[in-house]
Amino acid sequence: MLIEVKNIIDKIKTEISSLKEKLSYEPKLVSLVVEPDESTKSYLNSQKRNAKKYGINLEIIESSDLIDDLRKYNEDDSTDAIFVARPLKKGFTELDIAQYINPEKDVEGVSLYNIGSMFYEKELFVPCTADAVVKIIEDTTDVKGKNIVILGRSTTVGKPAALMLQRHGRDATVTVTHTKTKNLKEIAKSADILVAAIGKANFVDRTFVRNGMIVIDVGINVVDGMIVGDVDKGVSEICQLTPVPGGVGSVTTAILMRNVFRAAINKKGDL
Ligand SMILES: NC(=O)C1=CN([C@@H]2O[C@H](COP(=O)(O)OP(=O)(O)OC[C@H]3O[C@@H](n4cnc5c(N)ncnc54)[C@H](OP(=O)(O)O)[C@@H]3O)[C@@H](O)[C@H]2O)C=CC1
Ligand SMILES: Nc1nc(=O)c2c([nH]1)NC[C@@H]1CN(c3ccc(C(=O)N[C@@H](CCC(=O)O)C(=O)O)cc3)C=[N+]21
Repeated sequence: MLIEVKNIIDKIKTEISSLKEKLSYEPKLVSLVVEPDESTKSYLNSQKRNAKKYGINLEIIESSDLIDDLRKYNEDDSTDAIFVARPLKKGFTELDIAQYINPEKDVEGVSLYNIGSMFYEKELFVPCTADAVVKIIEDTTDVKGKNIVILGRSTTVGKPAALMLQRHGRDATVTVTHTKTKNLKEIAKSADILVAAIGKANFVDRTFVRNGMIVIDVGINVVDGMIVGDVDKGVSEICQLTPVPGGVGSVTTAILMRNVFRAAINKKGDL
């Protein structure tokens, strides 16, 4: 069966409407793009559609000098929020972004300040996809004490999701796996909840799961022009599975939009 994310998105929409009432202008989001791959283009499509829907002034900029652009938009008072799309060009690392981006405009929660706050269980801005994964799991089941296996340890998804799920008050037991993990299928099968964030189309099939598991498919892979997840759709015959598209991706974008309003209001000191 497929996990419905509509009520999560409706909750975020309601939050955005109340935030909007505190703003007298369209907040501005600058999305810096370096080396867009298909999944990045899919995200930018989603950002364009949602920015129009929610009333955000979105500027997508091909960045030739990322650090220069970060400095420029950090200081530009008309810019409320900054997003830097991955993948990055050779020579730039995620640590560069973490160090240079203004934490108050860092609506993806990737800055040293926001990541550090999350580490100490104070979630200001957190990576939107990890936030989406947590929200979907919390909406689907009680997290406390559950065994959660995460496939992938990226800074955007795997690592922050693991930290957030084991936070006091959520209290999951989290196993993070990667390319060097041995017996991956056995570990995956031992989970109550499996999060797939590896970037390999249909990689997770029924040999990775047991009846009744909750499977969160973060994957956004473009195969023959179609968006497919990291999890084979056949898994939904025996598990609860988030759809791709229409699952984690759509919640991620809604959260990013909400964070833009939060950043603009923070700037005014109203939050
Ligand atoms: N829906 C959404 O909102 C979002 C979707 N995505 C999608 O999620 C997927 C993952 O993205 P992202 O986290 O940025 O990816 P990265 O490429 O940054 O990380 C992939 C992770 O998966 C691990 N991995 C790769 N292959 C295997 C394997 N065979 N077995 C176990 N682990 C493996 C890697 O391990 P190692 O560290 O050892 O290399 C790495 O940790 C992509 O499809 C991306 O498009 C990303 C962001 C948001
Ligand atoms: N710094 C950074 N953070 C990211 O979170 C990030 C990134 N870089 N680079 C690219 C990947 C990919 N990604 C997607 C998120 C949502 C959709 C999304 O909303 N997809 C819609 C369909 C969108 C469409 O119609 O094309 C859906 O799944 O329903 C897609 C892709 C975020 N990424």
